[in-house]
Amino acid sequence: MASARRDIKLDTLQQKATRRFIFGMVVGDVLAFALLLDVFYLRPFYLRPWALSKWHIWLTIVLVLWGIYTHTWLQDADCYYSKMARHGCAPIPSFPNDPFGVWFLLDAARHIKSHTLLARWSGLLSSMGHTFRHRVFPNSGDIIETDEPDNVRAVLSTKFDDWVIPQLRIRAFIPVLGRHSIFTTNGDEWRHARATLRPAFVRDQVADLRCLDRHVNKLIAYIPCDGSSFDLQAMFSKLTTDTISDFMFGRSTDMLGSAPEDGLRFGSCFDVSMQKIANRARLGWLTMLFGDRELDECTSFMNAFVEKYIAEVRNEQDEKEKEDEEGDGKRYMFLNEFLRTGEPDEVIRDQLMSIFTAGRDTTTSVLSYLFFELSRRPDVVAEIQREVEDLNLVDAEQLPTWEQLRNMKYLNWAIKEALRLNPPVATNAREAVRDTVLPVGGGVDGKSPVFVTKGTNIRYIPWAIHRRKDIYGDDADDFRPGRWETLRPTFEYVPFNAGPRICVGQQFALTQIAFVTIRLLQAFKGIERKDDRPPIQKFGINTSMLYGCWVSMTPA
Ligand code: HEM
Repeated sequence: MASARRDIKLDTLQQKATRRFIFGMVVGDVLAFALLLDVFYLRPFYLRPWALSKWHIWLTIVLVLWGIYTHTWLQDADCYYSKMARHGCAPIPSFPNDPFGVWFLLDAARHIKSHTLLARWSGLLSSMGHTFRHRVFPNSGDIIETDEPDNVRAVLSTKFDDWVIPQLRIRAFIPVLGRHSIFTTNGDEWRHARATLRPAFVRDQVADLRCLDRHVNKLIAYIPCDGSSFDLQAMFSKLTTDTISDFMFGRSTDMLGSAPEDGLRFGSCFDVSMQKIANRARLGWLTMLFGDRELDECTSFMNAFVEKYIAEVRNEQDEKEKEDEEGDGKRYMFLNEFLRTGEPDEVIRDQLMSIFTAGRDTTTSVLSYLFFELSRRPDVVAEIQREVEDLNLVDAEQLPTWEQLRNMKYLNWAIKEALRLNPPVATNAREAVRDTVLPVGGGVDGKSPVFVTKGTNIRYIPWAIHRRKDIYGDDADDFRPGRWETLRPTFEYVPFNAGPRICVGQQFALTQIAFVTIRLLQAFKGIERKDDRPPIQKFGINTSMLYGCWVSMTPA
């Protein structure tokens, strides 16, 4: 790959080429107009009009259209460079020799196939100076790639109003999440969605450990005690499906128990839909031109499934209100609270689908990666087990409290480290709604600001930021929970995003991950790895472990 220095020179050359092109086009336009004059005004003086060839006329029309098009294009370029200079910005490297984004697309497709896309993009970023731009065929606009924490800060926080969720992602997600979802809205509609969802995640609800415990006990009963190997990732996926459905509807899908037929179908439809919308978001509008029957069938089944729950809970609520007014002694249930907001059923359905999407695979991903590392690191297991012992829980019936979970220093470091090396939302994107400036990435040294025109997409890559050796040290790729003793990163660590759109389920997820880890390490004294393949991360909407997490566990 070309060095950053060479790419920046390419960019400067491009400016020179633009100037030369302007000259060429001006000459071209003059010629075209001369031709026009010749055809329509001069020739009739000495030729009969019917003697003009059709070819002559068509050529003239094409030339004029070409002239108008290039004029507009060059004006845009000229305007871009003058605005860039006015803001004190410098050019950024571009993916070499790829004006239409064909090579970038092919390169990405090749690395998606070999499950090396994240490593490839991370490599490109470090070789091209941490911020570069490119195109992806057939989309016309520029995409900026970055793993600069300062740029992430601008996009997510200090210049939040300049950036929105990209239209491409919204169009890809709508078939599954609906048009009212917190993930498919911007501006006031998003603000409203967030304000409605936010109260559901206050601490008391987040810390319903009794509910969590019921599901973890089922997981423990599921784990073979005879030392045979099994895929923990598959089990964590069932666990999170059960816990998130219980949190939302007050009824679990019971994947770890006697899952009903429709619950199983919901799970498989959900998996199919997630993979399909990930591909749509990545491949762009081409995929959206064609219908997808499987996706349509899956989404209508899932909508009916969720609507059935909404109707059931609404009926129960009505009856309860007829019988008595209290209902306070009942366990918290997200849907109960949400129905009280008076939102239409369609909106409630879209938000429930969003919570399910946001909460299931992300948590599964972190738990699976954490246990993958634990199966290779008895020293880390021993350290966490020491902390669990220090809790002085009398027996398996006594649950740790929320405060105890928060205070388990080493366990929380291990979780942070798992989120650093495997952020489930490995890449994220935004679209500029007005001309704006990124603080760094321009110029030969990459320290100058970068001018960004309205409509440009930016992709920031937490996976790459979290592995930068100049931030986390030479051992950035190693799982070392102890590094968190002194680390206090801000935008160098963004597994949950940051700023006004930070993940609302962060505490819910962290509580769940910590609780499950404690319970499993109480019930089992050892975790042995049963697979020597590397932890390759498969990249859908969220990351997952390509080969699963194969382990065996020894009961305590
Ligand atoms: C370890 C687990 C999790 C990770 C790493 C994670 C990460 C993220 C990230 C990166 C975003 C920002 C998406 C964007 O703006 O493009 C986000 C948003 C969100 N997350 Fe999470 N999440 C996790 C778990 C959860 C859970 C368990 C829930 C709910 C039960 C949840 C609910 C949400 C919601 C509703 C948003 C949208 C916030 C908004 O746009 O205002 N997340 N999450």
